[in-house]
This record gives sequence, structure tokens and C-alpha cells, in this order.
Amino acid sequence: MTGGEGSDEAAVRSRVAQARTMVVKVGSSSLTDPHGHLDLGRLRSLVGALASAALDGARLVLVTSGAIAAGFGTLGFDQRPGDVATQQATASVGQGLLMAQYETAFARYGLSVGQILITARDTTHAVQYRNARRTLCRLLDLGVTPIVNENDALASNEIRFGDNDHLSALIANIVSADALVLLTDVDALYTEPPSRPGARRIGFVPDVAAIMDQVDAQGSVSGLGTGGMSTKLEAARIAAASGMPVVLTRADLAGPALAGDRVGTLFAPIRPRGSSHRLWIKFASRPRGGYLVDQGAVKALRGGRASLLAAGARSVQGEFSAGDPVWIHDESGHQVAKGLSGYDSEEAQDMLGLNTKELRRRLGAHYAHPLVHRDSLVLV
Ligand SMILES: Nc1ncnc2c1ncn2[C@@H]1O[C@H](COP(=O)(O)OP(=O)(O)O)[C@@H](O)[C@H]1O
Ligand SMILES: N[C@@H](CCC(=O)OP(=O)(O)O)C(=O)O
Repeated sequence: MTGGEGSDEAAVRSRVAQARTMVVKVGSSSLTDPHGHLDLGRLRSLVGALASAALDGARLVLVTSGAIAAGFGTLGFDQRPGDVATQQATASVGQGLLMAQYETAFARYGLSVGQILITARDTTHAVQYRNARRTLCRLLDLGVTPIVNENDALASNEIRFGDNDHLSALIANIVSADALVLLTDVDALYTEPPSRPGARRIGFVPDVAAIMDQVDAQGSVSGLGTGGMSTKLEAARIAAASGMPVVLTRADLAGPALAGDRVGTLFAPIRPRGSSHRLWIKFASRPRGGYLVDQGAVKALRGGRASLLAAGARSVQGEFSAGDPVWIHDESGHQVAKGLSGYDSEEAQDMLGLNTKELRRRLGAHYAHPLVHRDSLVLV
């Protein structure tokens, strides 16, 4: 396994210990009793650990599942509903109950909470993303702990996250967190599901990208959560590639995990921290179309810090508006980069293959700019 940006375990632990802004994600399996109902004792002890960190000066965002768990008993069901419409209705009932419990639990420590319900669309569109960032950051500045969940009642099936692991990594990007803490029902990542006899505990992962296919992360054993370990590994990959350390451990170890103590699995950052804007382009934006570019353009882009000029673009793929995220493909159709287009797909058609001088002469000065500016472009 190769070492990443911060491959020395002690150094990464100390980054967690010193982290000021942290996103903490807790899964359904850590908030429920054996029948799948919300377990208030577990919720309150989690809040105890979070409150203690917050009172010590940490700026925490809690990404919490549990709306369905909190709602299905009230509706008279004896288990989590299976169909999407009933799940959504149950989440709508349960989300209020869940929030009420968090509000009461945090209030015992004199702390306020604010609810943020988010859909995948809120993270894939630049304007909503900025809006979410502004609200979350303002809540943190006001000393409030934002409590985030997916807006299950409204999220449509095709675009929903479905599990909160991925969402928590994107929230960590949105608030430029210093660390991400994933709390679940196992103490650490294992080489395979821990119920299997040969499973070995992994304490430190210097490079999450390198470990992804070495670990067997089959779906949830508890049947209460949705993502299992594979969505947690994916969340850890996004966070590590965004330059932040990740701790994965059991929810009752939240206190030591937030303090940077030696618990759970620690994932080292694999890159220096990027700007929130570029991280959004890389991990959250969903392009609807793109540009196919020639070899010269690919070379320039891969060389680093180059913009995509119209001269190197061969064709426009799909329909998009100026400002939309787009893929940049090479001539064999491989993804090279992602970025925000400076032009509508229709305008861009007339610009293909033209150099800056020709663009200015034929189409006017407004067109003498890159198709995708380097500040809004990330290699993939
Ligand atoms: N390689 C692995 N290491 C650790 N846990 C694993 C692994 N593969 C699968 N799991 C299972 O993943 C489960 C946690 O995922 P999930 O139930 O979705 O939790 P949550 O509700 O916290 O999101 C654990 O109960 C564990 O049994
Ligand atoms: N958003 C849903 C939770 C989805 C879910 O189960 O997520 P997780 O437990 O984190 O795998 C809820 O609040 O019930």
C-alpha cells in the first residue's frame, strides 16, 4: 500500500485531534434497538459526546439517519417499510420525531440545533450548493449544530443518495471540514465482514484508493442501515481525496474518535486540501454533456493548469447551458476532466476548432475565451 499525503499515523491522528470543524455521520444501525426502532439511550449518549466536543470549541455538523426508524413504530408498522412511497411517508413522520429528540438532548447542554434536509440535487447544482454552504457556515458561526439528513420525503428514486455516507462526505466538502467521522455499529474496518472468522481489523489506511479492492465490504449485516461498508469506503475515498482525515468507528466511541484518540480505522488524506469550488466540480457535479477534444488539448490539460480552448475541441456532446458542469473526453471517449462550460452547447458548436484570433474575428470578442476555464476544471 502506498502512502498518501499524510501517511504517518501519528501525524494524521494529531490532525484529527486539532480539527476544529468536523462532520460526524451516524447511521441507522447505531441509533436503533434490535427491532429497528429509535433507541433514545443511544441517541442521548451520542449527543453527550458531541456536546462535550462542541463545548470544547469544536464546530460540528451531524449527518444523521434514523427518520424511518423513528417513524415506522408510530405508524403502526412492525418493521421498516419496503416500498419507496411508504418509506418516504414514514421518513416524513419520523424526521420530526428524530429532530425533537435531538433538540431535547442538545438543549440539556445549553446547545441549539438547526435542521437541514438535503437532496442530491442540492449538491449537484452550483447555486443550491453555494446556498447550502452559506446556511451551514452561518449556523456554525452562530454556535448552532446543524443536523443534516437526506430529504427522504421528497427525494425521487433516480437521484437520491439512499445512504447518508456519500452525503456526509459532500457535506464535509461543503463546510470545508478538517475531518470526517463515520460512526456505525462496528468498531473498525475489517478485511471482510467482521462476522466472518478470518476477518482482520484494519487500524490505519494510508491510501484508501489502494485499499478499495483489497477489502470485502459486502452490504449491511444488521439490515438496518442501507449502505454497508462499501458506501463508507466510498465516503472515505471522497474525503481523503479532498484532503481530510477520516475516522470510522462504533458510535459509542464517538468521544475518543472526536478527540483524535487511537480508536477505529483512520484514513489518511491522500491529497492536499482543495478549494470547495473545485471539490464540488470533482465529486458532486453531474454533467449533462461535454466536449470531445483532440490529443493536443488532452496533453495541455494533463500538463496541469491549462484551460480548454475551442481550438482543441472536436465536438459538443449533449445539451447544456453556460455554467453547467461538462465532461471533457478524449478522442476514444475516455474521461479526461470535468469542468464548468463557459458557453451553451449551441454557442460552442460554432466555436469548435477556432483559435482565439479567429473567434474574435468571426464571432466577436465575447467568444474569445476558453470553453472551460482552468479555475473551473479538474482532471479525473
Ligand atoms: N469489511 C467490513 N468491515 C467492517 N464492517 C463490514 C465490512 N463489510 C461489511 N460490514 C458491515 O457493515 C455494517 C455497517 O453498515 P450499515 O449497517 O449500513 O451501517 P450504518 O447504519 O452505520 O450506515 C456493519 O454492521 C458490518 O457488519
Ligand atoms: N435517510 C434515511 C437513512 C438512510 C440510511 O439508512 O442510511 P445509513 O443508516 O446511514 O446507511 C433515514 O433517515 O431513515
